[in-house]
Amino acid sequence: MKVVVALGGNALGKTPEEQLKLVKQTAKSLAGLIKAGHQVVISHGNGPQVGQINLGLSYAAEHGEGASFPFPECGALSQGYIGYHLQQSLKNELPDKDVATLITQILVDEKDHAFQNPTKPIGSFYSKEEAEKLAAEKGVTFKEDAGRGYRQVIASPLPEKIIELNAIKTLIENGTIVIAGGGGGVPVIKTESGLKGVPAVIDKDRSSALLADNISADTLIILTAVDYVYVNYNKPDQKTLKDLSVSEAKEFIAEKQFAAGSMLPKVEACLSFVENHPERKAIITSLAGLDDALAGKLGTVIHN
Ligand SMILES: Nc1ncnc2c1ncn2[C@@H]1O[C@H](COP(=O)(O)OP(=O)(O)O)[C@@H](O)[C@H]1O
Ligand SMILES: NC(=O)OP(=O)(O)O
Repeated sequence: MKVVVALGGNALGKTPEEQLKLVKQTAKSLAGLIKAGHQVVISHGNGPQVGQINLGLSYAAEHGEGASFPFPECGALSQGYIGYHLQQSLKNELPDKDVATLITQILVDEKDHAFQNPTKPIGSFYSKEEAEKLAAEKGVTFKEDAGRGYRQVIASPLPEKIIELNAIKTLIENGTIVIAGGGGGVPVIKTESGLKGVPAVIDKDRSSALLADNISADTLIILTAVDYVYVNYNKPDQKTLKDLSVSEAKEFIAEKQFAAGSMLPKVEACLSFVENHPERKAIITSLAGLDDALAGKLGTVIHN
């Protein structure tokens, strides 16, 4: 089996210590997959992390410590930070294997309407009052995020092409465990003078689905902070979705059952991967639930 496993940014905790602990746990499950002979490519989100990096470096710049960093550079920094934890944890589990994190750029369309409609939550969660204060101070937009509080939102254009795809394929073919597409990839556009980073954060679930399709994977696994996808989420009549066909998922999307900016892009990414591909499947579950999901005991399975 060739699998792309995407670790969610919010699911990676709030501090380097917490993130490393969570990554170590997940690395054990990923190592089990690899030891069983499956080819595994890993990607990850960066919402909280890229926001923290950008805010921290902006604060430093405001206090005379260097210059503030644009979002493409913050995205690249997050790929190194999270990639380092994944690379080290997997190497500790699989000392005889080569593990490599690839700084990944992903082409987007500069005319994407996403640049006029910021939807991607980044950074920490704030109260409504805190968000309104920060929005006024910094001139940025905040939106409510899946009932968890308010977060800054940034443009999230659709991923069109993975610039380093051939390098990823070469590493896979050589038996290297690849960490790629981190944070959805650094968003770049084509200009007359070449590639250029743009201030955006691509949704890693959509990038992971593109990567899975590009490398002809048969399974896409999206790991987040919930064991299943639900309808009537967080309501008294919440219902667990264990098995979802494309048509059923589209009906629930039409009913707005999945929060925009959080679960909706996950379900849409899975649909883009499995639709018209009966040989493929996608699973959405929690980081801690990976082993049980692989055993068919947990997680929402999405199929054509
Ligand atoms: N219908 C739903 N079913 C399950 N979770 C949902 C649903 N709608 C919103 N969510 C929220 O979406 C979150 C996953 O989105 P997000 O935090 O952006 O993912 P990531 O782990 O990739 O950062 C879940 O942890 C949950 O809080
Ligand atoms: N870039 C991205 O999708 O990050 P999250 O998984 O944290 O949303």
